[in-house]
Amino acid sequence: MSLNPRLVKESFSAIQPVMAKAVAYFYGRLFAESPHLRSMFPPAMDVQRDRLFGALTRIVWSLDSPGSLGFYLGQLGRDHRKYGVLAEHYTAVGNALLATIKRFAGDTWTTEIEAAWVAAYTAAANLMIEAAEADAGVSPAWWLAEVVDHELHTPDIAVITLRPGTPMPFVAGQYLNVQVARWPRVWRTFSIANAPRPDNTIRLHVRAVSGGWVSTTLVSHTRIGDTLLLGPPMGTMVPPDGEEMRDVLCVAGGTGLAPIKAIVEHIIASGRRPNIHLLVGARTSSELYDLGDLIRMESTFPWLRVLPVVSHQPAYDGMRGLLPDVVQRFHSWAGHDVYVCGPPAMVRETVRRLQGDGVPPARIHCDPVNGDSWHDPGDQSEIRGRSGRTDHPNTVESGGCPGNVTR
Ligand SMILES: NC(=O)C1=CN([C@@H]2O[C@H](COP(=O)(O)OP(=O)(O)OC[C@H]3O[C@@H](n4cnc5c(N)ncnc54)[C@H](O)[C@@H]3O)[C@@H](O)[C@H]2O)C=CC1
Repeated sequence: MSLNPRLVKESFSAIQPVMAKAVAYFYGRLFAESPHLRSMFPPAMDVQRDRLFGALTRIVWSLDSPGSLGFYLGQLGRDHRKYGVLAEHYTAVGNALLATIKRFAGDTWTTEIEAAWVAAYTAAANLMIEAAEADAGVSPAWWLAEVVDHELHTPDIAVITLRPGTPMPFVAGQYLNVQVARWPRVWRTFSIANAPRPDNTIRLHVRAVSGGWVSTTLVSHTRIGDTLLLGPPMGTMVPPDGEEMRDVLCVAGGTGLAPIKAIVEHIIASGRRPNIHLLVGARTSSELYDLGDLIRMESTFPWLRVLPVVSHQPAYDGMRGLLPDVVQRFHSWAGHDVYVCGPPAMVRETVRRLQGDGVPPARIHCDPVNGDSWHDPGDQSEIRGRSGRTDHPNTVESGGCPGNVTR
């Protein structure tokens, strides 16, 4: 059985227009054939459907890039340990997936396409299973963490400090899934907003989005002393570990500041002295929720320049505009390493402009936005973001960080 990425991609493209129906059918079929699996999923399945779609899309389009796909599947396999997923569950999922693709492909289905899907699924499942089994010997499936600080920076943005019960290794720039006691089996993704610390604490920047179960709980109903669960750290937007370090441009939109701040902390702690420009964007000046801390960092590290940018407040007495536009007002960034994080549309446009400006894709770092990344979408309103935008990562595998997504 050999991989045939072309056949898998073609058949997947053909069912993409009806993907919402296909994913609903998939779960219906999975739970009808394996009812015992239902208890592993949250009561409301809408976010779960989007996550599956996002992950599947990423896997299919990365089939030609075994290196990055293997890395992604390894992380996914380790992360699935927190659900209690076992090797035998992959068979049930594979059967339901194959039946779904076959049904929605209709007349276009052939034995060759079936063989291509079986080969691709088997390879992907094996990578996830192997990674999970290897991880089981060395790392917990999840961490219990205590809330040791909770600061409300705006009425809907909190900076929360957590202390995991046992040390949780991670790299600056990574993200993890969080579950609160109030919403069992509902996991939402947040970035770690600091570099590793000697006391093992981590910080999250959380915006409560209307209707968002986990984000609202974290911002408004969480107190010091509460406990929550953390999945393993994941993600590839991490600082380089080699000797070479160029000057750095960081572009952070809203709470997308979290992993960017971790990366800046990491660079400062590394003892290197690159010039760092940090463009930190918000809609209004009152939403520049962490500016005080950033200015403190700037005063202790003279090579850091923090540049606040406000987009929706005409009377603001500082730099105004949308981040992708503002990025272009400066000299060329072509010689820089660049880190970008924030709303998906902002990330996409910033990356596009920077590439147009001559920054090589390999030097532009952002986690590809997809169904398994970012950020507490508790329901559809949360998925669309505060302004009802429909540009949530779950729907934009075509966007995100082009440097990382392979087609
Ligand atoms: N909380 C976390 O740990 C993390 C959050 N994120 C993502 O960061 C985003 C933050 O959302 P909010 O704080 O509500 O940001 P926001 O909607 O308040 O926007 C923040 C900044 O991005 C700019 N912006 C927004 N949409 C834009 C567009 N279409 N084109 C150009 N610029 C645009 C705004 O002008 C502003 O400067 C979310 O999408 C979240 O998923 C990403 C990583 C980590």
